[in-house]
Amino acid sequence: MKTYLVGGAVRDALLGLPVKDKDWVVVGATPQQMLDAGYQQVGRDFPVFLHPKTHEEYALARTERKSGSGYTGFTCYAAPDVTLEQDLLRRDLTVNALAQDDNGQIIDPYHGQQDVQNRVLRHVSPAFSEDPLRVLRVARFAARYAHLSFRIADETMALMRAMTDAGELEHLTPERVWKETESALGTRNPQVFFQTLRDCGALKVLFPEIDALYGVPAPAKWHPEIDTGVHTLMTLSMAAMLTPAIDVRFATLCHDLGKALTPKALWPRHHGHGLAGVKLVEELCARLRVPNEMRDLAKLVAEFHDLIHTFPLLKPATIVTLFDSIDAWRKPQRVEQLALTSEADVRGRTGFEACDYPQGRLLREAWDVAKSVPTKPVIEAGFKGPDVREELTRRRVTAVNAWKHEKGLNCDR
Ligand SMILES: Nc1ccn([C@@H]2O[C@H](COP(=O)(O)OP(=O)(O)OP(=O)(O)O)[C@@H](O)[C@H]2O)c(=O)n1
Repeated sequence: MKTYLVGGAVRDALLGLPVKDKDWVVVGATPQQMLDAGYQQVGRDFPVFLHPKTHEEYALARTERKSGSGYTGFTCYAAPDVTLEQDLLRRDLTVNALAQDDNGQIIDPYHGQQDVQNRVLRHVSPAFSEDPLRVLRVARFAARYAHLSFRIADETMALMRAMTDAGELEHLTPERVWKETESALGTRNPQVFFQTLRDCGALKVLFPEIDALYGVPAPAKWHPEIDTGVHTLMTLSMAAMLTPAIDVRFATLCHDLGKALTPKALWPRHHGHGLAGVKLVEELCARLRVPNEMRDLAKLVAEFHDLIHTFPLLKPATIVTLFDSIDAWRKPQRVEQLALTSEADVRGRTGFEACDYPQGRLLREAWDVAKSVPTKPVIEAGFKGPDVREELTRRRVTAVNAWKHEKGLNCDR
């Protein structure tokens, strides 16, 4: 029996990146030998074991062949005669098909080291196309390593396109699509994930609401990049620079979905696109089973991002109503989330990347003012039931009004 470190741990060590999880492959062993050595079996579909002490994953070397349609139709063969090379051959990318033995020696039958060096994501063999999830995985790796100048090999991109054209992505479950998407949203350059999906045709299948934004123009004066699809990925890129928060990044991605619904005759203007987009956000989130908190933020951002751009002009009553609408009293984090998404929207435009976003600061300041209005004196003054809320609102409006005057902000609108 021989064990080798495989997959991401070898790849990331070669890239000089921190290694998170260690996966091992075991050659020449039977499940019984593993159990006798104290390993605990966890794999249902194929033999994977947890090390008794480190709890790292040890998988018996195996081959896999697709036996049916969809993600589950695999026949897996794991036996002591499966070689390391055979196990590595079934893997997705050459950079993931590297193994390392106990002496630190790298086993590299598919030239993964060369691809690490040349920053290329390349599939190992035609068996790549047996697993449609790999289209998303490659897009995710492209996003994760974009800052290291990785690119996708032309032949791999062609294969991803062919898999998409053959309808393979329709077999993916929403959970798998969302899991890859969520983890892509957490990378340094999440826009590369969606751009890659667009490049191979997968965006139209998995995120038709985002794909529909391409070819939709916005006024050149405000959007020198013009195309709403391009703008959307620019805002996502900006959001990723502003915050690591995945919910904010996702909401930013969805903020302009409504622009795809504007009748062509009204282009390049998109009056009312915010509210129109809420339904599309809902549809996308229902299809991919996006967690409720994330969905709700994305809906609010779609609805209110334009209002926040006009923040200095808002009446105090409108500002307090905004805090009511986003339920900031119970979910105060939403104020910061909205400030960030709106900033990403404004700075996610060609030529506006470095601009200031005072509206975000004013939103935060106004919130501090409104939330500082105490409830106790309202109760002590004898207000009861729904009147408490009404009086609180009145006092909050008064406080925000005073703050606006102090700031010298126009209070006429
Ligand atoms: N659809 C998949 C999933 C996984 N793998 C292989 O299984 C290894 C482990 O998969 P996983 O843990 O998902 O990814 P890592 O490459 O380890 O990357 P990460 O750092 O994201 O965990 C991969 O390197 C790859 O060799 C594959 O070929 N095809």
